[in-house]
Amino acid sequence: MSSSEMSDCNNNGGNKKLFEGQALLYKHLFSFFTPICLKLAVKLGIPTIIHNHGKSITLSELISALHLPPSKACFVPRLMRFLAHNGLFAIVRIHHDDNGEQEAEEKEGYVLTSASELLVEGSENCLSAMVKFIVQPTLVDGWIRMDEWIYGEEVSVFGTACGVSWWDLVANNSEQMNIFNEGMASDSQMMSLALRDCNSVFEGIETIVDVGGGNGATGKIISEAYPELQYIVFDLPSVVANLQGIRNLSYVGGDMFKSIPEANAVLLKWVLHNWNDDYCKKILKNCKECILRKGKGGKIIIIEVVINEGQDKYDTTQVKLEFDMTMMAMFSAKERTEKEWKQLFTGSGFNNYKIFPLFGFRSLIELYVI
Ligand SMILES: C[S@@+](CC[C@H](N)C(=O)[O-])C[C@H]1O[C@@H](n2cnc3c(N)ncnc32)[C@H](O)[C@@H]1O
Ligand SMILES: C/C=C/c1ccc(O)c(OC)c1
Repeated sequence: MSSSEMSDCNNNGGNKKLFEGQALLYKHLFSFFTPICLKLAVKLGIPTIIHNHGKSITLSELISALHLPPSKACFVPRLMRFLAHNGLFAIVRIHHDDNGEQEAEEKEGYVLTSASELLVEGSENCLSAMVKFIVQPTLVDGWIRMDEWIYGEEVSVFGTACGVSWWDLVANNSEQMNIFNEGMASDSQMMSLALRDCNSVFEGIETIVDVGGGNGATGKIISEAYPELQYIVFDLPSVVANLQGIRNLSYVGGDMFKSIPEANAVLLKWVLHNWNDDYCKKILKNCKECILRKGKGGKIIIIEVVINEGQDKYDTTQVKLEFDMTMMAMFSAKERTEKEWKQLFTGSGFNNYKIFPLFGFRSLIELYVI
């Protein structure tokens, strides 16, 4: 039947809206397939294979590099089509002349995009550990319980799912601890290579304490770039227990809510967004005290999201709000707008701060202690 014969079915423009709504709804309902297929691609090593191939890779070249059973190899084109549709790989047309007398053949090849460039194993900016951390059953099992968490008193969805806070869960499960610390370290590695170039941030600082510095990914890079700097990585005893300092880098275990080793400067990267304002005030008070004990003033260097819906692009706001949902469900904590940061700082006894939008969706905030 031709479409013109269906005019009786086509006359109600209202259906257009109805079905657009349906498509939007289904798009969101299945949006979890993006991270799941992305993790599959990482597990298969596809970004690394494409990178090592050196030029665009055809599907048949990719399939032969993957060594999958034939009954599954046939699905690789559809996985790649889906990921390319989402900007995680790109398709280029390649011109093949190598079949001699026969007609030159046009083929498609896959290349990395700026997102999948970050998933090449062994490169200095590699976030594949973050993919393995975020897209894993323990976390997904937590997120999906937000509907139980919202009615209960638990701070974290992990309280609902596993009966503990996220930090307890990590402290008591060495496998989770490793997945988490490696994920965080991969982000820190990338951020620190950028931070290293900000000489003015470290100017005049003799001692810095990286509070919640994890396994020291930032510490290793910054302490090597600034050999005159004494760099202390401060984290929970369970995190730093087996870590050995070298040269100007040392590890100290403790609790930032109790006391922080004295220094001229404090680095707080991705720490304050894990805590609500009351906890943040305690952390900032202890940071201030740690700087004042050293004697001559200094600053707190904060690397965090600043939500700015009015000015940011859609995708930037999207990632900031996704982190906000994560912090809400994991810690009853939040990402903050500039107004909320300002309120937190003034409420903690600081009057002077400066925000530098240096690192994509995260900013560097300097909070001055005089
Ligand atoms: C989200 S991670 C950020 C790690 C690192 N700064 C980074 O950006 O990759 C937060 C860190 O805070 C640490 N932490 C949590 N509670 C703490 C406490 N009471 N005292 C010191 N560190 C703590 C965690 O162990 C974890 O390494
Ligand atoms: C999925 C979770 C990602 C994540 C990102 C930044 C953080 O500070 C964090 O704290 C536990 C978790």
